[in-house]
Amino acid sequence: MTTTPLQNDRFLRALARQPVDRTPVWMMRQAGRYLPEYRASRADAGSFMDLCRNHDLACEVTLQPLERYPLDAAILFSDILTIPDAMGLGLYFETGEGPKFRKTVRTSEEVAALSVPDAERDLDYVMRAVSTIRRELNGRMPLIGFSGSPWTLATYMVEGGSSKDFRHLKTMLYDTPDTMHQLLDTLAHAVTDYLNAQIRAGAQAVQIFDTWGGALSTPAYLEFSLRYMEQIVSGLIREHDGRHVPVILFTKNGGQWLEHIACAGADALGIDWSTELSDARARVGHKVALQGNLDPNVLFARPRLSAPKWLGCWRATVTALATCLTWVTVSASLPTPITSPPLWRRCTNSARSITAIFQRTQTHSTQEPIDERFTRRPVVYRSL
Ligand SMILES: Cc1c2[nH]c(c1CCC(=O)O)Cc1[nH]c(c(CCC(=O)O)c1C)Cc1[nH]c(c(CCC(=O)O)c1C)Cc1[nH]c(c(C)c1CCC(=O)O)C2
Repeated sequence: MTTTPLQNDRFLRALARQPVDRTPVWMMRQAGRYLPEYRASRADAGSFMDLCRNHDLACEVTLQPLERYPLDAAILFSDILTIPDAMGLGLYFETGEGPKFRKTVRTSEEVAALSVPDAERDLDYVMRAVSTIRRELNGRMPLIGFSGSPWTLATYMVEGGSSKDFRHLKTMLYDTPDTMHQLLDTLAHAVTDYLNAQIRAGAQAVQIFDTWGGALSTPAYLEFSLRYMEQIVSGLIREHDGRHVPVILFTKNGGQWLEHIACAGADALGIDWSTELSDARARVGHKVALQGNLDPNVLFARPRLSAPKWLGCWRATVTALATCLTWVTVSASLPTPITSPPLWRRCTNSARSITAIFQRTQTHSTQEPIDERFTRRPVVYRSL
């Protein structure tokens, strides 16, 4: 891959804890069902997985939010469950019910029968999407690649889909910990190979989503989740195309373990809204960059209600020497599917809130140069 100079490197600078002119922004699920153009592409593809498997359409939907919002990074359009799918478990999505697998993995025989997919061959559609997106971005901003953590992938593989109490998984953990370790070790190898293939294909930063690590006790988190993320981080390519490739670890509801997570070798930690940025900074020192902390539901509030919360984040960010990256998880808050007028209105309100947040932030951070992208009202809001 030839290196095109980056026109916007705020995100990578923040991850390297270098000064930035303003806090970079990207959103989890920045491409998704809240966008009418996403729903049109998904309809063209046929299903969510068909959309992921078509590299041109996956590229198209990755770029869609960048046309609407002043974002500082693109995130690969794919899913964390592509690895278990490539292991032969048969991923499918049932409307309104989330992901499901045709086969589950619950016994030591089933765990032993799993093999690590060849990322370049079995997940070639992901790598093709990464290189297509990089080509189309043409240096506009960096591209984030991602994977689920071994623990989080295991929750879906053992339970066969989403779960409230992780009964089968936790039974395996307490009853046959060796089988659990064998499964997690296989997954850690698979995730390492998968992320390295994404980096070789052009991902400029990678994030590991440990969505369900927070469901564990402290000793179990350290033994069954963090340990395997650490193993992955130590096996990742950290230098590619003449640039450092930063790694971000995010354990949802993992605020109590930040000191431990900060020692896992990653460049940055994602935190959710239950942890204050200033507390997080005080606890991890300057070992890592921080991103996140905004409750996605703030986007449903009227702009003047949203602004103070955002400003709180902003002040903490500035105090933290502009080394924090704002990552807004909108996924959980997006209504599905968006068809009825009230839902449309909520969506429009979210969009307005985003604009207002940006404008207020700009107004109140007087040292910052005014960025005209934040003061202009994007055309898209008028058409919504
Ligand atoms: C747990 C998890 C999954 N997927 C993911 C996680 C970890 C993050 C988190 O904590 O939420 C990560 C993910 N999923 C998706 C992305 C794409 C990149 C982006 O953020 O824009 C990313 C980074 C697309 C997607 N992944 C999914 C969609 C919705 C598909 C559709 O209906 O069009 C998208 C855009 C499907 C998915 N995939 C998954 C679930 C639970 C669901 C169903 C959720 C729902 O129905 O809203 C598994």
